[in-house]
Amino acid sequence: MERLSREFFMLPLEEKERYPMAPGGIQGYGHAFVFSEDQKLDWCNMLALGVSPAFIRQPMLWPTTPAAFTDTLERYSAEVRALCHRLLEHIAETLGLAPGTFAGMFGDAVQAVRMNFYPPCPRPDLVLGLSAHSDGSAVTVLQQDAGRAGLQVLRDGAWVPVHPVPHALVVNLGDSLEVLTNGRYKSVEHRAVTNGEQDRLSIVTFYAPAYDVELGPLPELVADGEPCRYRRFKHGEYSRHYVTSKLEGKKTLDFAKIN
Ligand SMILES: O=C(O)CCC(=O)C(=O)O
Ligand SMILES: [Fe+2]
Repeated sequence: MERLSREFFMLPLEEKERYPMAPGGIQGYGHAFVFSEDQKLDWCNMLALGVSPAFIRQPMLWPTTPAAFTDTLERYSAEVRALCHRLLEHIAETLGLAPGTFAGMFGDAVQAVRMNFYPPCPRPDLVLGLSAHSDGSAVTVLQQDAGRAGLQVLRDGAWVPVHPVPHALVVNLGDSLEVLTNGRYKSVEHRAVTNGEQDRLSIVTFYAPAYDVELGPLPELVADGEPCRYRRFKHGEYSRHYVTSKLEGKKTLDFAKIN
């Protein structure tokens, strides 16, 4: 998948623009989270694709070159989906819940993939690869080039690099899981920095409940006397809010917070 994604990004621009991300759109090749003419853009080209359920797919945006791209993405996504299931089972267990709790409530879960390609940047001090944000997903599975650092997570107020480990995946928790667990698990704030010499590729799968699933803290996870920290809303509402907001740390989660 990594090789084919790189091959895609190496295609001439005209070729990649056959799969354009529409202004305000979230799928296709281009720049997501662009809301104004004078906004400073992140130093990143993206190919974002809805994978499942079938109705979120936009087959016209799935590249036909390289030829093996679609089949490989299909197989890759099936494996990552199985991994997300397993992760959520284990996460449920850590919370004292039955392993199938999340699978049961997520319905026909939403799975989307984003390939981020960061070209070498002449002034890494001036621009970010991807601005600080948390993912809206429940869990995110991220694959990055061996030897090419760029991802950083915010821990205790400081940015900590996540060094790529060969053949290892990074798992990030997203906002949906923070809401469902009433904040016992926190979504991680992260960003990508640019690099003066090397380009970098990341392949990121977002796994989240179906859009019509109502999110809110699971009653089992709100202890007696503990405040309910997030309100109830449909995941689709949050998703719309998320994709129409600037990437600005964990600000999008204010949508859900009860103050
Ligand atoms: O490139 C990275 O490591 C970060 C990507 C990311 O956070 C995202 O696509 O949501
Ligand atoms: Fe992210």
